[in-house]
Amino acid sequence: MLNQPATKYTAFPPIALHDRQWPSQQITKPPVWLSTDLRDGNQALFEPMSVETKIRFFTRLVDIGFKEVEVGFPSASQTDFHFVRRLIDEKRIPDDVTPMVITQAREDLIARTVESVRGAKRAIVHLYNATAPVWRKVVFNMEVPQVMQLIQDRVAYLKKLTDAAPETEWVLQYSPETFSATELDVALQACNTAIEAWNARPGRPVIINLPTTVENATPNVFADQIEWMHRHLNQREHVVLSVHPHNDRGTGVAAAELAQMAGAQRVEGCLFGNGERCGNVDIVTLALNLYTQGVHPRLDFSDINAVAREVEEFTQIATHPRHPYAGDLVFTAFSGSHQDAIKKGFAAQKADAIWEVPYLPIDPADLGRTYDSVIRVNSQSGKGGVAYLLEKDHGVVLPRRMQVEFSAVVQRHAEAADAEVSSEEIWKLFKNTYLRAEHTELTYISHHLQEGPNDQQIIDLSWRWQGDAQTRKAAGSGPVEAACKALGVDMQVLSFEERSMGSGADALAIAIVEGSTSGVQGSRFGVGIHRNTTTASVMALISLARRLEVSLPEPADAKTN
Ligand SMILES: CC(=O)SCCNC(=O)CCNC(=O)[C@H](O)C(C)(C)COP(=O)(O)OP(=O)(O)OC[C@H]1O[C@@H](n2cnc3c(N)ncnc32)[C@H](O)[C@@H]1OP(=O)(O)O
Ligand SMILES: CC(C)C(=O)C(=O)O
Ligand SMILES: [Mg+2]
Repeated sequence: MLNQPATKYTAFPPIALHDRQWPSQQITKPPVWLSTDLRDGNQALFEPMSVETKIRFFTRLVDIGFKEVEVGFPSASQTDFHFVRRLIDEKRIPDDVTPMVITQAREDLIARTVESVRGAKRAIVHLYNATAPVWRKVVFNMEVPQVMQLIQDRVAYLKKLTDAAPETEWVLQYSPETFSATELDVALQACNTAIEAWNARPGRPVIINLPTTVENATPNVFADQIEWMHRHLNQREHVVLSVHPHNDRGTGVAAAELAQMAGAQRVEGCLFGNGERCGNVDIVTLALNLYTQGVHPRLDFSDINAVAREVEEFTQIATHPRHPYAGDLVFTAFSGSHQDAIKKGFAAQKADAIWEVPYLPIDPADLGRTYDSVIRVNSQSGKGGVAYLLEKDHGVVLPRRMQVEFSAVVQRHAEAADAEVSSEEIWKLFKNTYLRAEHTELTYISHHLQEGPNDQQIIDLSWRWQGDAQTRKAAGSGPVEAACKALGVDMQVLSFEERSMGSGADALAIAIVEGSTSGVQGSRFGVGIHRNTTTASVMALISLARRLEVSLPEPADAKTN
């Protein structure tokens, strides 16, 4: 039954490295980053990038802070060759940035590749050949000794060409392509052959780049492979140990991180994980993960949205809305308990303290993202999100029990609409629930207050009830009690609070009153908003009477117009 998915693949064998050290290591500094957006990323696009696009992308990569950029496969395409030449001839490469060009291990291609970077201050030539058994057998039809001979000959050829152009500082990068599927002793032999043929020594460093060309095991296996190579490579002190993870199993980031713990000093990848098949490792995620461990990545993603939009334009590939750090939805919370915790976290977070906001591993502001999109509301949301948006967008701070009451209103609306509810819609619902004035049975018209005997306040209150305007006078210890008596309703005021909405001359007062009436379980809330604080509180009382659906007595002593 070898055609069954559960039986047609073989498990990747574990690496015999019983004294492995990497599990207890920590990443304490950023690796050397190499962007291969313009090579591995580019070769994986429907439409490879034009020279102009590559120039814009290169400029962006330099701005982000990359010091090494794989600029192309110049022997494979005229576009790449011209692009590399333009970078050099037009002096677009800053002194502290090194271009890298890749080539197969073939003489004609190596010669053309060296030609492409002639005149550069410093250049890395990246030579590769696949070393895994299937490739040796199927692609090259070579035994191991022949593979070693190929490496020896082609590195020596590259050395000869580059020795003849001493105006450039040349660096060899050798990759045993398909490293992670190669027997470790064969991979080691291949790398040591390249190291020796290049004559690595002080001032003549070599980069040994170990790829998961196809990710085929759990990332701990890759870490074991890297630690093993790190321990066994010749001339280790003159070797920069690099990794180039792909993401076939979705663990490219984990593989790169564990590999650094195992001794890798350099990481190759693409922005937002573009690249062959499931992509190269995502350098944005790797870099920003470092921040959350207290390490500066030495790459600038402080305006992540701008970078994402530009890369989308260059690659014509959209960023997934849940892509770590950059996706549209990663700084949003829909579910109620998350919203509640985030709201409390923001309130408790001090500006210069260690970041401790629940559910948010990083401060959105560090990526140039704002809190605006942090909280969104749908039918899974609770009171926290609704309260947060009302406070943030309208300066309305709801008392806790009112948050429960109003979030039920929002939830009913979200369920009926079967959609997210915007902050604007929440505000409309709030006004409709508590402030609707135009089409209701009971509305405030005006009032007049005056001092009465014994510190009493006497109110002349006018309202409209079932279409008729009515006025009644009553006295109370304050305007709320006086207004309550004037209305003549069966209603107990349980709590009252007033705050200002906004500041300065335009500030409004918002009064929130909680009350109950016989026949209605629990309490309800009423709201009044007005420039005048007393008017706001009287309006809140009328709003409460409306919300409790109290019936007003026939006005025996009211003047009816
Ligand atoms: C994992 C990676 O991402 S590796 C980078 C892969 N990127 C690319 O291949 C993109 C650009 N490539 C190309 O345009 C072409 O493949 C070229 C120009 C490099 C070569 O083109 P061609 O000469 O037509 O060869 P072709 O594309 O068919 O490649 C297969 C040949 O290359 C050989 N080959 C493959 N890799 C290597 C290597 N690293 N070193 C030497 N030879 C190699 C194969 O054995 C095969 O040779 P054969 O025709 O004698 O059997
Ligand atoms: C050429 C190499 C490094 C490569 O891109 C890979 O193996 O994925
Ligand atoms: Mg690759």
